[in-house]
Amino acid sequence: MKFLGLAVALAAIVCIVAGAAKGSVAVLGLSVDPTMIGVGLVGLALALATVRAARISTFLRIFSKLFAVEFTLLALAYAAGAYGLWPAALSEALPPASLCVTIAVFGLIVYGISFIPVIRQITRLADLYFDATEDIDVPTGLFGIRRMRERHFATGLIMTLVLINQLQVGISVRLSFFNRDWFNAIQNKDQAAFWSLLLTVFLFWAFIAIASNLIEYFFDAVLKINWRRWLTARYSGVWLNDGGIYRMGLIGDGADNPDQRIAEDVRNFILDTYSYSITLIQQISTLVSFSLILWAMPAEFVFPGTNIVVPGLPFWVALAYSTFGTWITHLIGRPLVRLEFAQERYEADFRFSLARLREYAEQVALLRGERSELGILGGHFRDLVANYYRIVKRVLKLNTFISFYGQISPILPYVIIAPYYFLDKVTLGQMSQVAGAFGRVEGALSFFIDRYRSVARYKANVDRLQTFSEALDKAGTLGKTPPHIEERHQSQQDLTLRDLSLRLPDGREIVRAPALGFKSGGATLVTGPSGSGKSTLFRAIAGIWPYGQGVVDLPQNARVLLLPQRPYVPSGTLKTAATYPAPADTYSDEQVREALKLARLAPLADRILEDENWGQRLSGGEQQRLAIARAILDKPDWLFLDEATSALDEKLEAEIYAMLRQHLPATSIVSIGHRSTLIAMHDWRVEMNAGDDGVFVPAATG
Ligand SMILES: Nc1ncnc2c1ncn2[C@@H]1O[C@H](COP(=O)(O)OP(=O)(O)OP(=O)(O)O)[C@@H](O)[C@H]1O
Repeated sequence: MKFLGLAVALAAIVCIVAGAAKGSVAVLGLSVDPTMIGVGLVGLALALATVRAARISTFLRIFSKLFAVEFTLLALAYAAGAYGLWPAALSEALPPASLCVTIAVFGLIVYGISFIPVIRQITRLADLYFDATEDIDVPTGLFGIRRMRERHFATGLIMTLVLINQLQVGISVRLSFFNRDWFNAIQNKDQAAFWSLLLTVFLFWAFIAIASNLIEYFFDAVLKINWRRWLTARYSGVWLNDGGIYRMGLIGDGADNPDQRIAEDVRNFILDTYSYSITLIQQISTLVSFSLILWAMPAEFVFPGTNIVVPGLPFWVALAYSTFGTWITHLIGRPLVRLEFAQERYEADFRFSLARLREYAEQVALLRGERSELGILGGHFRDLVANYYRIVKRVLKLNTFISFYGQISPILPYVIIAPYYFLDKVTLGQMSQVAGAFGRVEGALSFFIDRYRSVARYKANVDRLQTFSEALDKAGTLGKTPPHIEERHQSQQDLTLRDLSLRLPDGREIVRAPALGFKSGGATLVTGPSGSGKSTLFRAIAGIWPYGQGVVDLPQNARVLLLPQRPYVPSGTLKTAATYPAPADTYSDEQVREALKLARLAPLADRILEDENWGQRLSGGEQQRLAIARAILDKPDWLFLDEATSALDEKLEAEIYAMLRQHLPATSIVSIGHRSTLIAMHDWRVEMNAGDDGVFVPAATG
């Protein structure tokens, strides 16, 4: 950035020197060009901002760099024009001072907003992508597939889009001059100029405008979908990494509804960030460029009824008119920010109650709770509708104003300029150009009004993603930094716990195991009162419980499988469900059929290739036996059964245990269960005993 800052400073100094030498206004004995010196001074400010921009966010720095390069080139070209070095053939393309100033002001704005807390919050999220170091393959058409860093690809797209947007503003400025000349030709009844302007200037620029629109649409779509792909992959990757999905559930607050955050919030964040950055720049460019056109109108406007000349009268009128419009819009529209925010919440409540209902469909149907649920849903929807009407009422007021404002806008410039036109001080072309510029200014303003309304939604979205990002980071480190529960693989047969202390998320200790061993080659039954921490102990052994400290010594290369009370049944074929998490093709159909038969699910053995909602179709007991079939296929070294046969009758449970011990002779089994009949099926017992301090201590018993 230092080098860029230096380049900007040099270009600015060239302008100042040229302005001091080449002007026509006498100041302190020198004939200077104040506009040129002005460009130079703004450039110096930009140079400073560019150097300092090394410390701002990556996302904003892209814009900073672009504006610095643009200013340098434009200012040098502008100065070359002053020195007569600009080729006469390209005189039309000589950048005006207004363009240099606009670009410099953008650079300053980018630097300035980088200090605003909410912008920092947004750019922290955006930077995730614009700092991405992965490589991707980019199809480049003629040049084949190119491998490049994701962040370079993203930066390139952003820069291209900003350039296209600027080009589009440039085209509309150019067309506004065409408009002026064309109307002048009409006024002068100059037929040749009329046709020549239409067929050369208009056709050329209109074609470029159309092409740029199409290219913009394509790049815009590519940027948004790639950004979304990357952010979705990152969030779901961290979420589904090494127990993260479980730890996220333990964190609470910022981690709720990951589905909504990964699917909706990511998409909306990208769409809104795009429109609050690139589209906003385009609209501000339009506003500034056309305001400057109004300012530079080469006509002497005198204050009505006097001889006092008002420089840039149309500009002042547009400024006053726009300020008035924005201020009134702000006054009327302010409550909309709160209302839109509330609407988001009502929508989320409604969606959440629907999703919950789907989850508990069976329980609700069994309890005949449909009417009550309808009442609850209706209540949520009534809130949503009531707030919606409040928004409608407010928008009606706002629209009333905007409509009047919008109707007056096209007429006002004519009303202002007409007296001067009748006095022959301006041409018809100039009047038409002023009117066009007014329209542009007004169009940009309505964009701001629109953005203003959705700013609350955007902010809520950014907050949600930020808390989600933080929760993901927290879940990533939870239980990974000392003091923590450490898993070690030792050259021993038994599974032992050393100095293990398990805690709840609030820090309360619930289980303490100074030294406990689970013997290999047989079956151990863990018993104890409900809530004594048996499942938590299993989670710690499986390596997903993050609260506490101590060591779990696992035999070398031991494979551990833990079956909970409620098994997870993924969607897809029954074979997929039986082999989960291994891919279905890990085992042959015959192996899966055999495992199902052993797990006492013979009637399902012929349906393994059927695709059904098996999680809903199978009874609780069948689902538990499906999980047992998984164990038969997987043949783990250690099998932990956390009430994994609780839904079976005692006879079937005994058959399953006998089958497991017969077919998995090398597997050591550890079970949690409450039934006394289980004792006979195990070799050893571990009992959870409550200590004096209420902490449970597992200990081997007879
Ligand atoms: N994520 C959690 N947040 C807070 N408390 C938890 C959490 N998970 C478990 N607990 C608490 O830890 C204690 C032990 O729970 P755990 O499920 O390990 O007991 P258990 O002995 O397996 O019980 P049961 O025999 O009823 O299945 C309970 O009081 C439970 O409420």
